[in-house]
Amino acid sequence: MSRHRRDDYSTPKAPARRPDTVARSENEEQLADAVADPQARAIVDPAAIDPELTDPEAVADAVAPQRDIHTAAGDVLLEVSGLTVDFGGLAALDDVTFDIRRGEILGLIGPNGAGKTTCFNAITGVYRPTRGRVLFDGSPLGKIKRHKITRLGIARTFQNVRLWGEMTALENVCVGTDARHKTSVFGGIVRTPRHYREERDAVDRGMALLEFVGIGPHAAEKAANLPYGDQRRLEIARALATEPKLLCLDEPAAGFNPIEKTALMELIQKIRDDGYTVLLIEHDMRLVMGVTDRIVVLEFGRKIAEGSPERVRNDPAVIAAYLGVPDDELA
Ligand SMILES: Nc1ncnc2c1ncn2[C@@H]1O[C@H](COP(=O)(O)OP(=O)(O)OP(=O)(O)O)[C@@H](O)[C@H]1O
Repeated sequence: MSRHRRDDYSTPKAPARRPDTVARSENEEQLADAVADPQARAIVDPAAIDPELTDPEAVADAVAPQRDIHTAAGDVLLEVSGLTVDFGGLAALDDVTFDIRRGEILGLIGPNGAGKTTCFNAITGVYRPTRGRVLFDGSPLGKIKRHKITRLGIARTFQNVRLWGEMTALENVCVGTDARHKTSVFGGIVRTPRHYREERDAVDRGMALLEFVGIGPHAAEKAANLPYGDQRRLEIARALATEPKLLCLDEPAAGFNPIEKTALMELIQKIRDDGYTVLLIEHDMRLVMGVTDRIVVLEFGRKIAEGSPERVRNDPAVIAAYLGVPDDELA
């Protein structure tokens, strides 16, 4: 079975047709009014902003038009080798080696304190590794600053939701698109045509992304007023707005009920099916086993197993590491 909905990776798709200029400016006015109204509640109709947003294919195209989807799935995208992170005398991560291939969902699991978040932080530039190397798309990440890592194509969400609560959902996502803007600081100050164009495109893409993650009708609501599950979806939309080649999700199902978890599994699969590569830290074993292609298991900072969900589930070292963990979490 193909991992990707599209099988024509060598042929770029034609850009989605735009509505005419008059309709577009009316739509933009409607959106501006909606976004400016702090009392607004679910009043944005995505189809009114852009009729193409009713078409899932068009939404998928609009979500990341710059994304490089022409490389065959299966090549190594991220290579972690001998990664070690010491905190004083403690090796939070000890000589860990694994890779992530394009188009796959890789799970990173392990008991509390195993080093999962430290690994994320070392990959995304929050921590400098003590030893070892991270190669992303052929480039070493060792001394690269965080915002440059985002520009290279790695985006992440956090264990605890981090949104701008006073900003609307759409504004939160538009901030994510800034990572891809080319306008200089000068261009932003004097508001060059390119600056206006990028702002307009950011709104279009922001709306498409909110639709993509399933919260389009809440575009004009303040992030802080969204239900928790929608806030988590919004975080994912904001990360996708940076057009990442690799999306790192840190415990995205934390605090979710079973129905929300199932919906999240579907969203993660949809993200992968659209051509993204996903690194997933998650404690919920049903979710991890149900959604990942491969799993890397850490314990006390070391890698103790790696393989398909089936293989990892039956690995004696993994079973031993999880001894004492309730059976339903390992189901
Ligand atoms: N900034 C830090 N300073 C000192 N020790 C740290 C720091 N960050 C993590 N640690 C320690 O490193 C070890 C690994 O922590 P980490 O948060 O990476 O584990 P984890 O697998 O993500 O755990 P959890 O599932 O509980 O989130 C733990 O012993 C933790 O206390």
